[in-house]
Amino acid sequence: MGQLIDGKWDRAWYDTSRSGGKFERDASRFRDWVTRDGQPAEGRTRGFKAEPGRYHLYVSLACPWAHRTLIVRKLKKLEDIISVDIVHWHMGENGWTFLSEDGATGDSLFGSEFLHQIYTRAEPTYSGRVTVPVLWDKQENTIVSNESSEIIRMLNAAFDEWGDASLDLYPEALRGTIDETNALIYPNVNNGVYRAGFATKQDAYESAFDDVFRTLDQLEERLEQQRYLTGNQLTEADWRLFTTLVRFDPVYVGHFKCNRQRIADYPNLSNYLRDLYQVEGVAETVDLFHIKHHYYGSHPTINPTGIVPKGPAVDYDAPHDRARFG
Ligand SMILES: N[C@@H](CCC(=O)N[C@@H](CS)C(=O)NCC(=O)O)C(=O)O
Repeated sequence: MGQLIDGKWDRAWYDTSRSGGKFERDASRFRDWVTRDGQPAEGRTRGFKAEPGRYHLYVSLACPWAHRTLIVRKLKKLEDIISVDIVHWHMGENGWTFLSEDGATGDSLFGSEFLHQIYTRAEPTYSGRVTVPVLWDKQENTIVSNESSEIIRMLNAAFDEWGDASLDLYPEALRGTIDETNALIYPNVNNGVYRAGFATKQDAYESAFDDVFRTLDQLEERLEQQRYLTGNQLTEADWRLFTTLVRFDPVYVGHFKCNRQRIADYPNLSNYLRDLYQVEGVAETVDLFHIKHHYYGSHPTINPTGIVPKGPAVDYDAPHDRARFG
């Protein structure tokens, strides 16, 4: 763990000393948009035109935020249009690395050793965290975006000339409900598990823990009435929840101490999780080896021995009961 300060790598764990033991996630810094016509997105000055072969994703298979982008790339059938490199699961004192073992690909564009070199290639004096996912522009040699919630919107809309235009994960009619759902789930669940796991004071942990389970309880109720979060159509809100749910029992219950109950103990959420997992193409994006080894192996303040638990046994391929909604 560490970050870049004026383009130099600095090895330091998250500093929670100024926030009463609370983990506070920094906002992503690269916020440009790829658009169909190359016009800058609203409020931006630089434009990036959607073109096949021009863009590249750097992801970790362990990371729930990066995982969103892999799922949308897969569902929108953009695998031949947008290339991908996978970092190594271990995030140590140099941050994410391109060690090409265990299914990690290395950096196919530049042969870099570390992800932070991609950041300084884009901005030599960059200061901030070096996170995945990264959407890289091979033409302008720069980072377009390192914000997953925005990258998935670009993949959903900008590349329809080549991808599956019939699938819209952010349909006009549902935008209000999707935004509201995301606004509930992001702080309380997606980031809630991190706030619990990275807290360094008891009260910070407990308040995050309560947020996680209060919200999961609400979602469990919502999924009693309908197949997906916003009704009977799968949207980005579902995929954003999915990447947290699929990691929950294998990692967040133990490593992040979110152990009031498992997803397996929620009838609707667990069936819903399997329903989503079984959507064609999605299982291939889920790598429980990278997921478990990354978390348990990369956070020495939480798990100093780095031992990776053997369990639990999860079978996301088991039948689900969600087809009852039609
Ligand atoms: N808001 C970002 C968050 C990305 C993020 O925090 N990724 C984690 C991996 S799960 C990371 O790379 N962390 C490295 C660090 O914080 O140093 C997004 O959604 O894209």
